[in-house]
Amino acid sequence: MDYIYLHGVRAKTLIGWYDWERLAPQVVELDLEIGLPSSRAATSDNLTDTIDYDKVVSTLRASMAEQHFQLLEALAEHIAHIVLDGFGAPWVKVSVTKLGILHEVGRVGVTIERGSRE
Ligand SMILES: Nc1nc2c(c(=O)[nH]1)N=C([C@H](O)[C@@H](O)CO)CN2
Repeated sequence: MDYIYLHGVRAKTLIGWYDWERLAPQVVELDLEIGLPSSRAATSDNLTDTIDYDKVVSTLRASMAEQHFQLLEALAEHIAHIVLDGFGAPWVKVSVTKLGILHEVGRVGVTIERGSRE
């Protein structure tokens, strides 16, 4: 399987378990590995034969600006469904990171994998 990856994607969203986290959007960082439905683009050299990572980023940012979740797990699940159902990827690995949310902890986050690599 061929993959595209997106590392260090910053996006704003309302996210958090606590009331104070729902007052204003936070910046979270996304890392994605996306399995491609075919390797056609490697030989065709045509963007329409692959998943356009530019569109993935803009779609995710637009959706995250409208949605709100309590847990990073639920946000990661939402992102995975957009990539699988909206872009036809067979497999995706999604990491969502909060930056500087805990005292003396640089980064906290979750990673999920959805779909099949078969
Ligand atoms: N497994 C998780 N643990 C926690 C989460 C989360 O999303 N997943 N979130 C919080 C709070 O929102 C935190 O970011 C601020 O204290 C706590 N634990």
